Amino acid sequence: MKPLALPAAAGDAPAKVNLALHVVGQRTDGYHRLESLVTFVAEARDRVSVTPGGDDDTIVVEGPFAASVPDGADNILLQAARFARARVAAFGLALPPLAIHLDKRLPVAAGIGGGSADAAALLRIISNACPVASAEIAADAVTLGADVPMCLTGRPALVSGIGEHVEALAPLPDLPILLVNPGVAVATPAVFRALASRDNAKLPLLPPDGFRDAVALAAWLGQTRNDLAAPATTIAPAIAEVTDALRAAGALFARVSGSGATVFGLFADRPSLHRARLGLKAAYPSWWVSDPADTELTTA
Ligand SMILES: C[C@@](CO)(OP(=O)(O)O)[C@H](O)COP(=O)(O)OP(=O)(O)OC[C@H]1O[C@@H](n2ccc(N)nc2=O)[C@H](O)[C@@H]1O
Ligand SMILES: Nc1ncnc2c1ncn2[C@@H]1O[C@H](COP(=O)(O)OP(=O)(O)O)[C@@H](O)[C@H]1O
Repeated sequence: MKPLALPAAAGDAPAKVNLALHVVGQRTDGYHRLESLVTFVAEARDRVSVTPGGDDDTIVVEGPFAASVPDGADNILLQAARFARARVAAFGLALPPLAIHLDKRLPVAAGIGGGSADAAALLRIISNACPVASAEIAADAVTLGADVPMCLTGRPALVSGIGEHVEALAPLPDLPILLVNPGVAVATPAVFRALASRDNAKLPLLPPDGFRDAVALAAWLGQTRNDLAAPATTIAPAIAEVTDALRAAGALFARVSGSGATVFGLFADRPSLHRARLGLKAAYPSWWVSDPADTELTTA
């Protein structure tokens, strides 16, 4: 096999937010059919760096949430490297062993797809180096995790199936979104298991001309649900407290993302988001609050 030329590279892994999430059925293998409007918060992110070399894939994890992440074979980044190596090999190319560095800045098991975003960042780097394999990498990415295809697209999207159908949307207006996590890790499978109903109404149609601004989006979100909110809140009651605190701090709209426990607050403008951020940090010092000024990322 011909070695694949992979330059040292780094990429951001932004947080995914399920603005709305309807559970509309269940497959025979137990996975749930979803309809979700998702977006990404660029200022809340991990960073993945890759250098080719060594005898085997390795991973080093640093950053504020490093202690919550497995740094061995259970890390989704090592699984993503193996996954990509097989896809690249199908084209007669050998992906070299990778030294992976993860700057873990997103809370873990938090409903904002941190692991999936990390995997997607690595897959983007490999796809850029091996464009011929990129379509196959994207087509199979759901086997790494249901959130990986949407994170690979990395743009506002309507997601369906179990996460494998991703319809990219025209850019949403600038959305001042604050993410707040109360420091409780929530296991996604437990939340799905605790669902009372698996066959709920579909997402309403999106307005044909998109959303003019955050106010218009908040009005549309008012007609939607996160069907995982109730079971997630039973498991992590702090979700209700965070949601109330964001509303009291002036959010136009606040709702848990995915299976929680991160709650997003949608604000009318950046000044109101900043005021809320400072107020929440002062009132709840143990909560993680996303920081638009958080640009100091370590590099490998
Ligand atoms: C709920 C969502 C919404 O975007 O996000 P998170 O809260 O995890 O961020 C996703 O569907 C999660 O995606 P992800 O965390 O990648 O899921 P996976 O690793 O594939 O699956 C973890 C477990 O969740 C359940 N699961 C996941 C996705 C889905 N459509 N139906 C399911 O029932 C299954 O029990 C599965 O074993
Ligand atoms: N790179 C990674 N980042 C975060 N979690 C990871 C990673 N690799 C493996 N995991 C495991 O994946 C699980 C889900 O984490 P995460 O993707 O942050 O949450 P969620 O599915 O709620 O969006 C965690 O329990 C963690 O042990």
